[in-house]
Amino acid sequence: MAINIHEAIQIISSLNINLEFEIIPIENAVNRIISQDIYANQSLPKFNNSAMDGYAIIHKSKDKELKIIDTIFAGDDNNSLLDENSCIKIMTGARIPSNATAIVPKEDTKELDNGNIKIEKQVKEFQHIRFIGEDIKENELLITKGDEINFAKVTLLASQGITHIKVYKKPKIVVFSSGEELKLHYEKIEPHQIYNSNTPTLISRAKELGCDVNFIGQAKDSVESIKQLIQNSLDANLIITSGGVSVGDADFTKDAINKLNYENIFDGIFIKPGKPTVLGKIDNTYILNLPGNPLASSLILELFGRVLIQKLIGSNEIYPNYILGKLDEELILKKGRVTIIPGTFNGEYFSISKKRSPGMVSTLSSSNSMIVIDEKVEKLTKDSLVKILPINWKFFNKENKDFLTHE
Ligand SMILES: Nc1nc2c(c(=O)[nH]1)N[C@H]1C(S)=C(S)[C@@H](COP(=O)(O)OP(=O)(O)OC[C@H]3O[C@@H](n4cnc5c(N)ncnc54)[C@H](O)[C@@H]3O)O[C@H]1N2
Ligand code: MOO
Repeated sequence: MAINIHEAIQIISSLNINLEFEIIPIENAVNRIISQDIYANQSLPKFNNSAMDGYAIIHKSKDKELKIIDTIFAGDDNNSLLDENSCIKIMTGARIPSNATAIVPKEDTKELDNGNIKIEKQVKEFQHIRFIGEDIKENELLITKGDEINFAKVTLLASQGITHIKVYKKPKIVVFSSGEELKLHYEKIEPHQIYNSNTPTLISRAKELGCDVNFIGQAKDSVESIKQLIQNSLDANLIITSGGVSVGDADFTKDAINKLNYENIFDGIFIKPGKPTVLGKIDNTYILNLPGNPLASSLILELFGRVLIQKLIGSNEIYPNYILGKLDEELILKKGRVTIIPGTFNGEYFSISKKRSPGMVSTLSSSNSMIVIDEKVEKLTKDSLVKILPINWKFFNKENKDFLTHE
């Protein structure tokens, strides 16, 4: 029985998945999902320190002629104290004297002939002091289990002297296609045959999404061949196949999985394209059968497969998020079915892809996002606000846009 889109996301997001972890150096952890909470073992700044090269003073002495009694460099363990007539020369990052209540930048002072200094600008109490813990407080939660490690999380880890962290093991994904008409891109092709573009697509995308991916060959259109491939892949967390799931005479995937210890999770989603999408489980391996139509299979992977992959990589962010943008033209839809529409978002407008028949291969190479329209909607006018799901973008642009002026 086919289910609706909300049920599909609900079912996938509540799957109970056992994840394994490994311990790796932080240098190798970018794009991995951390499997532990990280608390600060020390405050940052670690001690009150100077934000400027200049002089540490007691604020109420700001109008006096001050004698330089010492110099403190960053890294010094200097315990000198100030009195009302003195200042201490200090460098950026150096620990300030414990009774200093302001730092005066060097350029705001004048050095007198007798070697003393006079302050020539206004001084606010506590100016240019970086206080202990104002950045990070000891014992504060810095990184949460399930967060993705990126350069900024590496900053946090390195700043705490953490060398290794626990991350979830990358999920093992196996990809194969069925369909006798399909040949791999490095194979000789006959006029009646086409290249298998889905398998390399799914392999690349699953890799981009943080999985360890294996290609295990191409099944012949026979129940036995598909069954064999699946049986050989049951050490994987997820098998992704495409094709062979609808009702054609040569669609054998369903028969093959039914011969194994197959537990159906859902069989079809009320969505266009991609209705014949099947999710099930054989032992501990999930099996996602995507439609053979290339655009349909990629869009379904983006909308539903990614929720499953986010779960398998151990992320605590599993639901699709969106960006609001305006539609650049009117959109007329068939009422009664949820529709995925690929297109391009330029930062302001979403342009619907003109080529969006489910069997096309060219669409996503010139799209960067998609919108999903509810079954009740028949028409969206130009400039309607739509919720845009990014597919893959770094969000740079060919044109140099003005990002300074705001309204
Ligand atoms: N009578 C019906 N026919 C179809 C229905 C239906 O409900 N009733 N559904 C249609 C829809 S929707 C889709 S989607 C497709 C799904 O079919 P399959 O998933 O079984 O896929 P195939 O029949 O094997 O192939 C469909 C199409 O995609 C091309 N294809 C398949 N695999 C690849 C690949 N690896 N690389 C590139 N292209 C691939 C294949 O050549 C076909 O053109 O069924 C409709 N029919
Ligand atoms: O739903 Mo099929 O996936 O239209 O092409």
